[in-house]
Amino acid sequence: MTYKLTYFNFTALGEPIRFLLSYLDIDFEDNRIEVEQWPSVKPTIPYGKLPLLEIDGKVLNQSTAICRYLAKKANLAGSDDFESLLIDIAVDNFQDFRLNIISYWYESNEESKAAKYVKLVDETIPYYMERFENIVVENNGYFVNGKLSWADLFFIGILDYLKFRAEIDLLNDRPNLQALREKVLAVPKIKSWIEKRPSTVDIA
Ligand SMILES: N[C@@H](CCC(=O)N[C@@H](CS)C(=O)NCC(=O)O)C(=O)O
Repeated sequence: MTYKLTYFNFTALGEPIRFLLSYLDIDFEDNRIEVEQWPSVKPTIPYGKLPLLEIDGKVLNQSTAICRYLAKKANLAGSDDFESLLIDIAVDNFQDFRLNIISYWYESNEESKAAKYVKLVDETIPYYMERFENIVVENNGYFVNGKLSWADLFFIGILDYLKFRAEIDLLNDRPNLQALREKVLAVPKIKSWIEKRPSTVDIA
């Protein structure tokens, strides 16, 4: 089977997919679109947004659904329906958190952007990060049921980009999330991906 991932030259929503493909030891084409190319590419793709994964030429969008599909192949999607539900909930919470940060970043009115940043740093980030830290404490060092799942790979995959956009260290004073990050980055297939992935502005 052939796998082609198309995303921007960032980690962000592309990285959880790259982590999962690497974890599965799947050889994939890592197609990176530069910002200048984007206006001409956007009208050619199904819903005008990236990432896209092409499997044997079949064009697939929506990063969460793609990750869930790959996670099932990797046995990282929960051992029963309830565990899968807990993983899905964790990932949707990460997506809500991401959207808060993105909403600040894409605000075009400078005054509103400054106000959004204050709220983001003083309220939203502590609100979410405290909860994420506590969930990892309650679940013995992982997001769900004390074992590695795609929720862990998803969170650590998007973390650098969120930190880059929020311009603060999200893991400061979050020792359990820091430990989770170390564990995920030490997974051999993830480690070798990190060693060979291209350097981009969000991880430089
Ligand atoms: N729900 C979609 C969201 C995709 C999304 O928002 N992609 C952004 C980049 S992270 C994008 O393509 N933005 C460019 C645009 O909308 O023109 C997913 O999870 O894949």
